Amino acid sequence: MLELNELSASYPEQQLCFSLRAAPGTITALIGPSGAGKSTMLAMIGGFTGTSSGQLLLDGQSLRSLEPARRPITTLFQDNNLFWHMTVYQNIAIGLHPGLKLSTLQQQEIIRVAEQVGIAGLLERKPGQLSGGQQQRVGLARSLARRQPVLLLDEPFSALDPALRFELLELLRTQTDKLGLTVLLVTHHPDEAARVADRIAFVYDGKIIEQGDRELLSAPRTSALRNYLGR
Ligand SMILES: Nc1ncnc2c1ncn2[C@@H]1O[C@H](COP(=O)(O)OP(=O)(O)OP(=O)(O)O)[C@@H](O)[C@H]1O
Repeated sequence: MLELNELSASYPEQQLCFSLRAAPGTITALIGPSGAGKSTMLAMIGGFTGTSSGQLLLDGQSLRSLEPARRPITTLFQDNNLFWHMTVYQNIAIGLHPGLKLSTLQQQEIIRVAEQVGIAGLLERKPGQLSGGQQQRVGLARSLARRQPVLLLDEPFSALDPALRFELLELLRTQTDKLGLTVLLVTHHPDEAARVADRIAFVYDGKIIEQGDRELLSAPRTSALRNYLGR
């Protein structure tokens, strides 16, 4: 279980304070207006931005004092950070070892993950020879190959056509179930949240002001969420 208990950060213009529980095998969609704090929340969990108080626990263990690289967490952004001079295989491998020195087991893992995300035939290509959707598959493959229990996704598929976006979200859903991942997904598309998420958290002015299952979208309790949804 991933737990945020009043995990806080403060900036001159904005106070952020988040409380959330997310179970393994679930996708929690983070929705909310621009500037509400969704990306900063992921950065606080990943350790890329400092926190001032509160708890961040995974299965009861505190992560707050750990360096980002030591946290059992993988983050995937819209800009998927692929290296253009490397092959797809190497781009996935670098998620496992920065020097690309892999054990036989890890090499097999790359093939397995590439098969799962439908890029097994592309391993020798370079990202410049791939479509946008294929590039995002490589980013997802790298994230999955790292085999960390927590996966943070900051709008990774939002630049893609709807059909492709939903295909990758379905893939994410399958892998979340199969690997028991705890996934937090920032999205600007409530329809994405409705389609793949188990839980939805509405972030507003640095806090989660409503959370629940998908019903939240059909029965918003606050006027802020109603306004956000355009109701
Ligand atoms: N490093 C920082 N320095 C100063 N203020 C910051 C910093 N990081 C975040 N903030 C504050 O937190 C607010 C939330 O920004 P954030 O990018 O997390 O929102 P968001 O909900 O992800 O928005 P969007 O949907 O547009 O990406 C910002 O408006 C800013 O005031």
